[in-house]
Amino acid sequence: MAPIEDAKQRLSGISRVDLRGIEPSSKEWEEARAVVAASMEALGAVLVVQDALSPDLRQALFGHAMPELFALPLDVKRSLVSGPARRRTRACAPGRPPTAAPSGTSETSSGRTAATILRSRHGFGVCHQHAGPAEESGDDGLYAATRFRRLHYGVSEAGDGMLMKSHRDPTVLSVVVQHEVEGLEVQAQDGSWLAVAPEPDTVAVIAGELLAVVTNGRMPACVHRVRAPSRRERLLAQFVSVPKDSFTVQPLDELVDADHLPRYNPCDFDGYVRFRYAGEGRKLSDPLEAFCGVAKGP
Ligand SMILES: O=C(O)CCC(=O)C(=O)O
Ligand SMILES: [Fe+2]
Repeated sequence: MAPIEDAKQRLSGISRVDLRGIEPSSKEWEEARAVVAASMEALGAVLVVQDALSPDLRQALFGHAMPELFALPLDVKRSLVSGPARRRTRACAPGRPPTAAPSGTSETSSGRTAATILRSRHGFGVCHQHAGPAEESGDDGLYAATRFRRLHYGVSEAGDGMLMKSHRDPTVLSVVVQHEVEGLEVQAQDGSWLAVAPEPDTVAVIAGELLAVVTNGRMPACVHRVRAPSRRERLLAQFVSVPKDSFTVQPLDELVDADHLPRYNPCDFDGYVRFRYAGEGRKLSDPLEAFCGVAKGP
């Protein structure tokens, strides 16, 4: 049995892969790639141990910058937000949204973690240059921009500590950095919920709906929710990958053949976000399928 198929069958939780000190193309890299691909195919999620956020940087971010930012009056926070970032911050917040600070496109080392994971599509024998014109690409060599979001959740009033109900993200990928207080839960294939503990060196990588489009359904969008039963305030940093400049996303040629017919038509991200949050898609349980799914035969 191929290593990925084998790993997929054995997968009952979210896999954890330690990328610290691993050189691309080494034996360890190949092993990590297989684990990432198997976990992403099974759950649309993988946990990555990395050292991009040093203890000092974490303290500066979660201990100083974010508390100061969220303490600003609402009108001041609003005035800091500019055009597209503002629209997207609102549009992307599913369920009951936490307070989101202004977001912006960012080129950071954690953003590069997202790129590393995207490149794990090599696990399918797909080369990253095919994702978009190389001369237009961002730091990650893909036709995607990384947005940096900071979120603050107040104490939940719900008895079960639910902060954000079950959803899929409409984006390509997000890298979630939880600070101290638990919350993120990922749905397993049997419908049970797997809690992702906040650990200093570990980030959760979550597939969004556009990754399902790009991989022609091979990597499903992760179903996740946010629940903090300990009822403490929660801070979170998130690096979100979205198509750059309204780039239209479609299944990669290498993942479409006679055995894997195209499952999605080309999908324009801005149009999809409008459909999903302000249009017909609001009422649907699977808006992606309605927006760009290839109709199954009669
Ligand atoms: O709070 C988290 O851990 C995840 C947030 C989330 O799922 C989202 O913003 O879409
Ligand atoms: Fe989400």
